[in-house]
Parts: sequence; structure tokens; C-alpha cells
Amino acid sequence: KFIDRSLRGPKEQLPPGPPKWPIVGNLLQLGQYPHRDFATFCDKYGPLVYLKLGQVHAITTNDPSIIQEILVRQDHIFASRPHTLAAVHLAYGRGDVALAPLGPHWKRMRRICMEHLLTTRRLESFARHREDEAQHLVADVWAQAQSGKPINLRKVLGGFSMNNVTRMLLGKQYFGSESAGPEEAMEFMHITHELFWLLGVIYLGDYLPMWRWIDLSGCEKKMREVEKRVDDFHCKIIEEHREARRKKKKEQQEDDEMDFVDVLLSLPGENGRDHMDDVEIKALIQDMIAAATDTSAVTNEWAMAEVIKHPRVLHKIQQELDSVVGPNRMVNESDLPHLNYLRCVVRETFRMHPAGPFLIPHESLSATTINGYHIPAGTRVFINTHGLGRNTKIWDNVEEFRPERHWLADGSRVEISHGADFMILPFSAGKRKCPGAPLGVTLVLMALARLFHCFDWTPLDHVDTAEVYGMTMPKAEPLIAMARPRLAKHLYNWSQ
Ligand code: HEM
Repeated sequence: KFIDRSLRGPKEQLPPGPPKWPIVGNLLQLGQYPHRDFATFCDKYGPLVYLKLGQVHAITTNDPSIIQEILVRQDHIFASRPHTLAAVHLAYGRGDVALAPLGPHWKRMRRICMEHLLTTRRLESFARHREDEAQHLVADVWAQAQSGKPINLRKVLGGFSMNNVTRMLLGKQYFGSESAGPEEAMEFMHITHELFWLLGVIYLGDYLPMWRWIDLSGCEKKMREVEKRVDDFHCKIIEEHREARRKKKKEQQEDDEMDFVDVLLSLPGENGRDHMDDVEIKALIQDMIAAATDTSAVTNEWAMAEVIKHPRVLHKIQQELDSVVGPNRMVNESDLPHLNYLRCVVRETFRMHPAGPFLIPHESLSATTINGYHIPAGTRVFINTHGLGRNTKIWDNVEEFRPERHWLADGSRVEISHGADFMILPFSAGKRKCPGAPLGVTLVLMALARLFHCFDWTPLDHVDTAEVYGMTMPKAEPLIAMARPRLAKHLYNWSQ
């Protein structure tokens, strides 16, 4: 350690951190909950901690001002992504947006996302589908409640997010009565689950290249298998869309009716060539499915769990809904900006249970300094959003679910973003911030507003709030609860 420091000189001192072992560095100090281990290191060694993970330089922080330094002031240095095997196998050789390194390819793909897919106009054109899915969610819970069955909220909320996303992206519904064929729906569900799991795994081969030769669990083999199945699925989807477009004359294709695959296939290219090749389309669609479904479903399940656990909060949400919406109609999207207490509930959920505990890890492009410490080029950055929300230097009673802490003194609208103080970071900031945040917020608020407006909820058992670590961080056990309708019967009827 002494030689290391003296060679680097006083100006190139790394941030403090726990002692390291030869070869493995700090890898063996990480357990089942790396976000909690990293937060403990920050408590012990300071707000910015250096770790050596096998051969990889890494830093972690849970401090708002260091997070701003990384994501705002030095965004140009820290906005790249690490080269991982999952990114190579499960994101078309890093040919997507979310896992692509910073550079012209990422810029082009991100621009396509922002200018053609996630525009306000395009999102508005899907409002009807979202309304349909919200009604479908209520009708589904109502039918189960009528038969006295407990509701598996993971299942219904997962179906809601997935259907919203696949209808918008692929023009298909995968859950429920009008869904695509059962075989295709099963295959789709299966591969997306495998994909999410593999994206979340901390694969030792990314930190210790020699591990790839040992790889006892066959993780890399599994990645290759899923890669093939995902690709087959996307090829089929693109072919179906091409076929439908051939059948429909160009002038018949209403812009408003196009799903994202149609939009990408129709972008005008130059010199007789398509704007995007098939691999680019598949990579983008794949990213959107992964980025949009799990994040919103996981957030919704956490919010429901915390609210069902706290009847006082449920009562206040329902009071607000009864005054803004009333008992004679369903919540619609134009109500959402006026549900200020519910918005506090979502902020509090993001504080305690951020969908991405480390965002998507960033990587530095060149050497730099933070707070006077040397950060080498190629350092992996773990911004600990879970640790940020439970940082006792900025939040009091961190384990207490208390939405009121987000209420603004002047009663003005509560924004579900990091704000100027970076005390929560649900959608990140800077070049890599989530481009789907407005849609994500709508999906979350809409599902919660409908479920709390339409039903009273009681837990079936003790509501456990243990989590499982992954790229997104769900509750360990699915949330099961009893629902009791609280509005007039005719409002629940699907056909009305
Ligand atoms: C509640 C819902 C959502 C949450 C909490 C969420 C959160 C996040 C977070 C934390 C990141 C990583 C940012 C970083 O690494 O700095 C991210 C990236 C991303 N999100 Fe979301 N997201 C949500 C919904 C969506 C939706 C609906 C879409 C699109 C339809 C979407 C598309 C993306 C994409 C493409 C990226 C990668 C951006 C890049 O690397 O340039 N997300 N999201």
C-alpha cells in the first residue's frame, strides 16, 4: 500500500476504502445485499469510497453533493457504461441505448428514442390504451375480490406494466382475455424473466477474467441461450410488422396507430437504405421492454406494500381521491397532477425502495479528481440510491414510511424527480437520465390511484419488506392482500 501511494504521489491519492485482498480486492466483502454493504463502507470511510473489485477500480457514494459532482459537473467524464458480459450478450453487443458506452452510437440511438418514440405527442397517442389497461387492472382485481380470493399484487401489477409496454412497443397484449396466443405470451414472459435475472447478476467473470474459465454455474452459457431466444422472438416480431405493413397500403397507416416497431421501420433512410438496421431496432425494443416494465411494476408493488402496512396513509390517500375524483367515476390521467398526497407517497416509495439501487452502473472515460481524490480512467461508479434515501445525514427516521416529509409548505405540486437537492434520485440526472420518466410516473400513479380509489385493502399476513438485490430491487416475497370494492358496482364493469 505504501509503495502504491508513494508511486502515485500525494496528488494522486485514491479515496479511502476498506482494506483489499490480493487478486480479489474487496469482492469477498460483498454479501447478498451489496447496496447495504456499500452504504456501511460510506458510513465508515466517508462519503466517497474506493473499492477494488477483482481487477476493476470502483467508487461508491450515497452523498447528494458527490452525486451532483459525478452526474452534473463531471457528467462528460462519468456518463459511459462498463463492458460486461451481460451487456455484450443481452444488449446486442452493447448496440442498445442503456448499456452502450458513451459515443456516437449511443447518441444516435438515444436521439431516436427522444425524437421518435418518447415524445409527448407519441405518448399521448397511447393514452387510450393506457386507459384500457387501467380498466382491465381494476376489473381483474374486482373479479378476484368478488370470489373472495386474495390478490397477488405482483401478478396483477406485473401484467399491467407489461401490457402497457408491449401494446405501445409491439402492438400486442400479453396478459388477459384479449392477449396474444398463450404460447407466445408464455415464451415472452419466460424470456423476459430470464433476461431481467441475468442483467441483475453480479457476474464474477466481469471482475476476474480467469473466472470465465471456471464459471461453475454456467452463467455465460445461460446468457448465450437467452440471447438466442430473445433474438428469435424479436426477429419474429419485426417480420410480423413488415408483413402487416406490406399488406396495408402506406397511406392507410395512420401515424397515431403505429406502435414503436412500426415507427422504427418507417423512419426514412438515405440513399435507398433503411434508417435503422434490424439489429438496431431489436436492441432498442429490447431496451425499452427491460427498462420500462420491471421498474414501474417493482415500484408499484413496493408502494402498495408500504401503504397496506400503514392504514393511516391509505386513509389519507382515499380522502384525497374522494375529494379530487369523487365516487362517481374512475380516476383519469388528467387527475394525476392534482393528487399531491399520492405523489408524496410515490416519492417516499422511491426514497425507501428505489427501482435501481445503483442506477445502471456508470464508468469514467478518463482520469479525474473528486474532492481532491484521484479517480482513474475506467472506474466503475456505483451511485447508491438506496443508501441515499437512508442516509441519516440528510433524512431523519430513515426506516419510517412517512409521505408527509415530501409535502411542500406552500402546498404546491410535488415533483417526482431529484429536484435541486438530489435527496432522492429515482430517474437519475445528466446525459444518462431516464428518458422514460414521464411515462414511468404516469404508469405508477395511475395504477396506484385506481387501486386505492376502487378498493379498500387489508394485508393477508404480516407485510414483510425484505428486498432481493438485482438490477431492479423487488420485494423478496410477492405482496398478497385482500381487496374490498368501495365504489358503486356499475363502475367496475369492463364493458362500460
Ligand atoms: C418507474 C419507472 C422507471 C424508473 C424508476 C426508471 C429509472 C431509470 C434509471 C434509474 C435509469 C438509469 C439512469 C442512469 O444510469 O444514470 C434509467 C435508464 C433508462 N430508462 Fe428508465 N425508469 C423507468 C421507466 C422507464 C420507461 C417507461 C422507459 C421507456 C419506455 C425507460 C427507458 C430508459 C432507458 C432507455 C434508459 C437508459 C438511458 C441511457 O443509458 O441513456 N425507463 N431508468
